[in-house]
Amino acid sequence: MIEVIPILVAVAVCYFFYLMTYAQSSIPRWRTIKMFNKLPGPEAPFFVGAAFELMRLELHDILSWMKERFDAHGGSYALWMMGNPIYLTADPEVAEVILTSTKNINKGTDYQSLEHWLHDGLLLSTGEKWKQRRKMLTPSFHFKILDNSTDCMNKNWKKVVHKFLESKGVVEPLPIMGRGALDIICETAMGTELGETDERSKEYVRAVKRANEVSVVRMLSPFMRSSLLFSFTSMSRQHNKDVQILHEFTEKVITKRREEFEDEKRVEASEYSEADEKKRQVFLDSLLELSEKENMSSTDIREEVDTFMFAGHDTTSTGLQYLLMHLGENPEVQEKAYQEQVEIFGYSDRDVTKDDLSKMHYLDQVIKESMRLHPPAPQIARELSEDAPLPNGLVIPSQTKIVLNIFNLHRNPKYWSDPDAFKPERFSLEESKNRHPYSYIPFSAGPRNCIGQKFAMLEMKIGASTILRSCKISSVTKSSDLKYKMLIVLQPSTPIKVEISPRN
Ligand code: HEM
Repeated sequence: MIEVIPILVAVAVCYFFYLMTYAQSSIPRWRTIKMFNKLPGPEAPFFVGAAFELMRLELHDILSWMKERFDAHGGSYALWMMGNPIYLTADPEVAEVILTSTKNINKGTDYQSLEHWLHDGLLLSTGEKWKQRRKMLTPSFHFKILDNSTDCMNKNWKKVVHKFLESKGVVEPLPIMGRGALDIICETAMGTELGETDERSKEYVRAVKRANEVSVVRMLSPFMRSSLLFSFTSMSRQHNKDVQILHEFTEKVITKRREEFEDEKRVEASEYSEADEKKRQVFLDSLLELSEKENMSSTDIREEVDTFMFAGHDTTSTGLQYLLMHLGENPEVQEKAYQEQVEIFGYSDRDVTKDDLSKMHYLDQVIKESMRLHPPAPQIARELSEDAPLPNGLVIPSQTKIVLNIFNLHRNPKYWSDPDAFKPERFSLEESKNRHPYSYIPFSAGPRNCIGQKFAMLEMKIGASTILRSCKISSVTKSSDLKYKMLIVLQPSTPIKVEISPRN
């Protein structure tokens, strides 16, 4: 009897710990456990699974840890992690089943650590709330914003080029482009221009970076997942300060725009000039309008502003930093992309128009190939609310958490020959024709795909065209030396550097 006591105590401690850590996820039913245990995966102890193994890894070792297991198990595998059944996949066939489902749209507990900051905004919300918000926000975001954003994007990418050239030589492009992308989202979506030396913007960008890191540390560590245990750490205290910085920043943006919005409403319709009308068409105005019609509270508005500000600036600047690295490493690709620009613009530094964009076929391929190798959002997650039958006959039971690793899916050797090589021609019409539609999903796919996809491609193309026409890029960082921090947004462990010289 005495020998059994420590075991019972250990089980009780584990269970208590489990409840504290995963309070928001459902405890797997017996049916789930039985079905899940039939799925192929690496040997690991039941319940605890790979939790302790993962905890010992550095952030930059996680992608290769996953890859080894994808390679060994044909692209997907099942794994327990502290009582959570997790199915990890880099297989387009599985991605198609998961992403096309209109039922399996829940993000699950992996995103829990972003809640303090983004609350129930579009990225994190689920069920009816998400459906209603997505329906409400799609038209206001897509059509109005795209029409009015090219001028602002041109202006801000020219500023970025100016800063690159001023730096004379080797630059770390991310902070400069991150600021450019923040200016673009603030101006186009929120109607707010940030001052050039605005200290709050710098603080905001730094706080976004730290919040991103905290969320992944918490995602991976069973101890840090528990809000209670996390609250005792110094990281939690810094995180609270960061969230305050992030919220104060967006609240200022909202207050400023709300005042202008109220002023504009007071002006008689007949007094509007065309310029006023154009100025009015920003995403935040639509939110403020909707807040009156749909009874949205100020927290409802702020959670969407926080979501769009985060999702809308970090991803595009991160995508562009990898693009510059690839252009620097592949001078023949850079020259071909530059010559396409010369054909469209001559040697002019005029603004990019929508008509110009439709002629940038090669640049489009280069951007796509860069996002294949370096998808800014490297991984997404779901928690199944219904079983997912796979084409190979296996069934992933409801309650399973899906980790869809876009980074490894984009390099899956079954779908991409020479997967680690940078070859933009893969995206020519001819070569793309017979490719599996879910083998390339940087913006995810299906009902919960990226709402800002068109905006992001527009911004990246204008940015790349502006930079290419004025700057020659050589690589300092070698892509083969890169290690990555597996964050919500894919960041290298050490900053990417390129050398910039003027074209003329
Ligand atoms: C290169 C740039 C971008 C990439 C690679 C990207 C990627 C993604 C991905 C993969 C998702 C799905 C996330 C998931 O299922 O968990 C997503 C969702 C989302 N993205 Fe983007 N994104 C980019 C730019 C943008 C921009 C510019 C905006 C807004 C201005 C934006 C707003 C959003 C929002 C609000 C969602 C949540 C959609 C929903 O759940 O209904 N993204 N993005």
